[in-house]
Amino acid sequence: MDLQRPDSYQGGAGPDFNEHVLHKTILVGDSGVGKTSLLVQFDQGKFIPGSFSATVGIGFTNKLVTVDGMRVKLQIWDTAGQERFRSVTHAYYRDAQALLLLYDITNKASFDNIRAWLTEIHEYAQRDVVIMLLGNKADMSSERVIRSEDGETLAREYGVPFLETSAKTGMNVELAFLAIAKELKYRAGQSADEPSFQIRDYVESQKKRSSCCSFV
Ligand SMILES: Nc1nc2c(ncn2[C@@H]2O[C@H](COP(=O)(O)OP(=O)(O)OP(=O)(O)O)[C@@H](O)[C@H]2O)c(=O)[nH]1
Repeated sequence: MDLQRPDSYQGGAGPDFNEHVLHKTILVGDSGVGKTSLLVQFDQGKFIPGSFSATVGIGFTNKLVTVDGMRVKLQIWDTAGQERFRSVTHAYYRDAQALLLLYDITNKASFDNIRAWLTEIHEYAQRDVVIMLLGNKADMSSERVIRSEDGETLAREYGVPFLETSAKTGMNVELAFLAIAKELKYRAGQSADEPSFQIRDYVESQKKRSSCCSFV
């Protein structure tokens, strides 16, 4: 997807969008891990199968989400994973409040590169940026090369929440963005009713809930 004209790539924003505090979130990870697909699934609830068209540069989607009865405005930036765009995307890290870092569970190199991505993030992003690790393409179980436990272990090492997602089926896509929105809302002091919120605990509790009750 060509995202060189960010203004043309807005979705989900109603007329009251400007009344809300803006929270900038960035999607990063190797080329082909599914960043654009994840965003399209979250924004439009669909998956467009077919030939892979790498993102050029960077673009954003505005999305108004409701958490705990309050509206939170996310501006989600989709970056190009290809190395040649790296210097462009670095410039956007600084303003980000949250970062979704993706690998592809069927691609070992994309998982091995997560440490390098985290080094870059620590170099260019704000110190207190919210980071979430996502193992995408969880629907491709027959081609899986990275076990879920490996994702969990890596995430624990860096103290970040972890989810496996599928941009194809929508599995955990909303949960990932809503957890980020909840954390950003909490940090902005908009959750007076919630004295302490821990995004990792929240994600773990939601994972347990969905696995316990998926047969219901
Ligand atoms: N089965 C399956 N395929 C996926 C999933 N997510 C993405 N894909 C496919 O993987 C390919 C790459 O997806 P993109 O969303 O373009 O990847 P990207 O990370 O945005 O790539 P860059 O723009 O180059 O950084 C496409 O063919 C998608 O259809 C998923 O969850 N499941």
